[in-house]
Amino acid sequence: MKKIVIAIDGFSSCGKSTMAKDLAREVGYIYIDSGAMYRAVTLYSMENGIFNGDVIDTEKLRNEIKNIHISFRLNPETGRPDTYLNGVNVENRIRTMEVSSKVSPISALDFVREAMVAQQQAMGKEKGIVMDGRDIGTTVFPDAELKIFVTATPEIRAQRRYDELKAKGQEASFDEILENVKQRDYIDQNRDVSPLRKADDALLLDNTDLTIEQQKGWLFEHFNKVNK
Ligand SMILES: Nc1ncnc2c1ncn2[C@@H]1O[C@H](COP(=O)(O)OP(=O)(O)O)[C@@H](O)[C@H]1O
Ligand SMILES: Nc1ccn([C@@H]2O[C@H](COP(=O)(O)OP(=O)(O)O)[C@@H](O)[C@H]2O)c(=O)n1
Repeated sequence: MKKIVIAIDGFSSCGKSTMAKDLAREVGYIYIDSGAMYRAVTLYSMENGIFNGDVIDTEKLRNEIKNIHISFRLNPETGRPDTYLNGVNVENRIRTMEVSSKVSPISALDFVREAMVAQQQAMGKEKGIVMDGRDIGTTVFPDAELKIFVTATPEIRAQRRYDELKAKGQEASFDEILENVKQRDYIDQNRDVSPLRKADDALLLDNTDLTIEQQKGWLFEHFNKVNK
C-alpha cells in the first residue's frame, strides 16, 4: 500500500500527539513528536548554562546546536517512543512545567528551527510518518497528503494537561498551566519564523467537545479517504 505523510498541527495541549500516536500505531507508521525535539533543546539549554534566568545566551546555543542530537526509541513498556537527548532518555524531564515555561522562546530562534526542521525532513524522507507540532503542514512537510489543524478552548486544554500531570503524580496548578498555555499560544503564533498557523489546505478539528475515541474516529475516517 502507498505510504503518505500526515501533518498534525495546532495549539498546545489539545490532543495532537494522542491522535497522532494512535493513528501511527494502528497503521504501522513512524510517529514523531516534533515538540519533544524543541523541549529537548530547551532542557539542554537549561542544563548547560544557556539560560541566565529567562535570558538566553543565543551565541552559546548557536555554537552548540550541532552537538545536540535528538532521537526516539520505542519504550516496550508504554508501547510509545521515548525522547533521547545525546543518548540519554529525557522523556520525563522534558514534560515539566519548567521546560514548558522556557520552550517557546527557544523555539522562536531561527537557527534552532533550521536544525530541527532539517532533522524532521530527513525522518520523513521515506514517508509513512505522522508528525505533530506547530509548523509541520506549513514548513516541514508542505506537500503532506493529509494535514490537520487541531484546536480547543484554552480552558479545556489546560484542564487536560492538569489532569495528565496529576495522574503522573506531579505537582500542578490549573491557573499556572492555563497561563502557560495562553503564553505559548501567543509566542508560537507571533514569532517571525514559521509561526503557528493553519495551512490553507489543512482540515480544521475543534475537539473541545470530543472524546479521545471520537477524535480518533474522525482522524481515521480522513486517513482512509486520502489513503484509498
Ligand atoms: N479529546 C480529548 N478529551 C480529553 N482529553 C484528551 C483528549 N485528547 C487528548 N486528551 C488528553 O489531553 C492531554 C494532552 O494531550 P496531548 O495529546 O499530549 O496534546 P498535544 O500533543 O496537543 O499537546 C493528554 O493527557 C491526553 O490524554
Ligand atoms: N513543530 C513545532 C513543535 C513545537 N514547537 C514549540 O515547542 C513547544 C512545545 O511543543 P509541544 O508539542 O510539546 O507542546 P504541548 O502542546 O504538547 O504542550 C511549543 O509550544 C512550541 O513553542 C514548535 O515551535 N514547533
